[in-house]
Amino acid sequence: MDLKAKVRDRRRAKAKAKAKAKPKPEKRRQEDAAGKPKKAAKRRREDALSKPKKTGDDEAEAPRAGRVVARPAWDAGAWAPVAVPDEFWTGVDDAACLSLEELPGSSYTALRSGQNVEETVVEEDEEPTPRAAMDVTPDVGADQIEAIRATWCEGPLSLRDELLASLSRMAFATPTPCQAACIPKILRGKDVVCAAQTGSGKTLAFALPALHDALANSDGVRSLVLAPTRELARQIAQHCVNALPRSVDAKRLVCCIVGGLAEQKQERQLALAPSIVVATPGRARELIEDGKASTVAKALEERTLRFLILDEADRLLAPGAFADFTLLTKRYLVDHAERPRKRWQTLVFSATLACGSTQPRDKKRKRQTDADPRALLKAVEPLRSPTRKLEVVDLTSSSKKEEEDDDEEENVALPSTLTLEAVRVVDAAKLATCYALLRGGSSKGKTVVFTNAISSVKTVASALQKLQIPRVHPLHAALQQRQRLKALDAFEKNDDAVLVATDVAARGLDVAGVSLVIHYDVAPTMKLFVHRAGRTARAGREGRSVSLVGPRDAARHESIEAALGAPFVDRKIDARVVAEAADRARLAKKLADAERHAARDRSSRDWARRAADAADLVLDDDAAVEAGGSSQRDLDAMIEEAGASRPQGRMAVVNADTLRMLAEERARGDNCPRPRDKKRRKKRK
Ligand SMILES: Nc1ncnc2c1ncn2[C@@H]1O[C@H](COP(=O)(O)OP(=O)(O)OP(=O)(O)O)[C@@H](O)[C@H]1O
Repeated sequence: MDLKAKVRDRRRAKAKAKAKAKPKPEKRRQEDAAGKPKKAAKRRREDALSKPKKTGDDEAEAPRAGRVVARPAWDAGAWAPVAVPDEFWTGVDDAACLSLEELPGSSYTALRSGQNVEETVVEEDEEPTPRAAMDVTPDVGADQIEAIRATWCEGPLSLRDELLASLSRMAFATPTPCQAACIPKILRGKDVVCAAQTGSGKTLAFALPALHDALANSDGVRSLVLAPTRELARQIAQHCVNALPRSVDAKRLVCCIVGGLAEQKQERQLALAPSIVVATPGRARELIEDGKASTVAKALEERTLRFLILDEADRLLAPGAFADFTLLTKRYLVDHAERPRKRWQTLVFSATLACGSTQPRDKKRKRQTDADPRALLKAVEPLRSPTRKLEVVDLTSSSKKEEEDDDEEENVALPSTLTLEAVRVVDAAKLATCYALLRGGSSKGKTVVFTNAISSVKTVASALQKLQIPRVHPLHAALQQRQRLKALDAFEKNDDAVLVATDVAARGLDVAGVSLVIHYDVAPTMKLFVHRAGRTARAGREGRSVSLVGPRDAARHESIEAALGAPFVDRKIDARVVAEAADRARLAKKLADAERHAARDRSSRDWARRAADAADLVLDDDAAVEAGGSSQRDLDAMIEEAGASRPQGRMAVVNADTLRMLAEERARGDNCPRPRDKKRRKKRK
């Protein structure tokens, strides 16, 4: 029997055991009371296997093996399986009990209330084995290790040989200034707040000490790294893995937990207490609070964590930006009476972090604003141990100027190899100018085009594709995680690829070979401009940033220019090239807009159908047209009717709004009276 078959058998046995042991979900218990649980389960299973159902995924019109549609949020616990291969049902006596994660290599669509349809990829995975203490032989010769030690290490404070060997293998002969400044301080046990320009190697500045610690200790989670985006978290984990010796099983040491990917694999990895956990705040909080990341919770609660690391810290710490981060902080990262004092080192990194004093610069200004950089330093304080010394490493170019210039809001850093250019355009000519820049061929390599809105990403990417620019990939937060990863992969693999993105790609993304950044829309803030532009000119390489400044962007552009104190070179694009492209660009944009609107209408209709299907209702298209503007009273009546008649069978509803309301109503729970009911009850009293 091959390994796959063995794994499948084991999973089936597990599923069987789980199905027997699992407490019955709410719905099943109700059916039990009615005395016909088996019948209901059988019917569900038969329905699932015989009826073709839509999955919510455009490419999957017909039911496919391994695809499962979830019940809407109000039908808690009842996952409705669709066309799952027969073999998975063997020995499982109730379809509703089969956990989705029992289907490796498949994907499912979770239908949430509202229009949020999120796809989660369940990855194929081997059974992990527990982590043992590391005994690793460096993979390069002793003389190479000594050469690296001489440039990377200060006196007796040395990174482990295995890591020095990896640095030699990666040809990182000398540390970057940021690494040279931070690593010895971290090895000495200091807290570090570091501001250094984009592409200056901040990731390894914190990752190497964390790996140094991980290779020496095998007792639980030692480092928790938090990053604001999923892509960045994955990249940090990848940088850690790259810096490990090849002989080490990196999966046992480094674990990445981010949303949009299957929880089960992440849970299994976390159960092994990997040394370094890289996470986005949302998934970290979710798993910790659900008790699925007990190893992380333990390290936080018992204060055995060695490093708490915040990358792109100004984003994480910005007030109100990450509710999950704030909740994590309140619950686990600050001291409470019943919890011992924290012992970890707090490491805080960003390219746009101000490191001045925490006193208000302007005495007249009483309240510190969100933009005030010293508020961020203050925000770090509760995360630190009061007894540990804080070292501030500020390598930003404007830090020296700061004392002279009181109006300067933040410290920023631009690589010296970055050329800043601006092209003045009218809004109608932006696409043609962008096209001319991409076609101009003056810069070989990859290009990132930044816009300020998801809708613009969709339009610009689609229009550029229609204009025959090869390998254009859109990236924004409304894409499913699988599509986001696919877009990034394709962008990384092709030397001349174009990524059209929102700010989801602005921070931290390190893709080799990006030679041009086009600001299709001027960034809303100077900080964001710095992060966007920083996707090029990384690690000492040359790069260009070109801002397309329309009349509406002019004021913002000028304030960015003033804040940076770095004059942009005014660039002229050959008017003939733009004029030639203008007509085609206009047409391409019109087409792209029309397609986008059509897709939106289609998806709204599809959503209504899926929701109706999942709720066991029939969507009446004709009625939907007629009842476009149903009154609140009509809708309420329909919801009441739907609630009452749902168990008996199917009914007609009029439009997507009704369904949406119905979804909200159900999500609030059957026992929760609606405001109207409350009023009535009050009147009766
Ligand atoms: N010592 C080194 N020598 C040469 N290259 C290095 C060195 N350290 C890191 N790099 C490379 O530099 C690139 C940028 O590093 P990294 O992504 O850590 O930058 P960063 O400062 O975090 O940037 P950002 O602020 O945009 O997040 C990476 O490709 C990394 O492999």
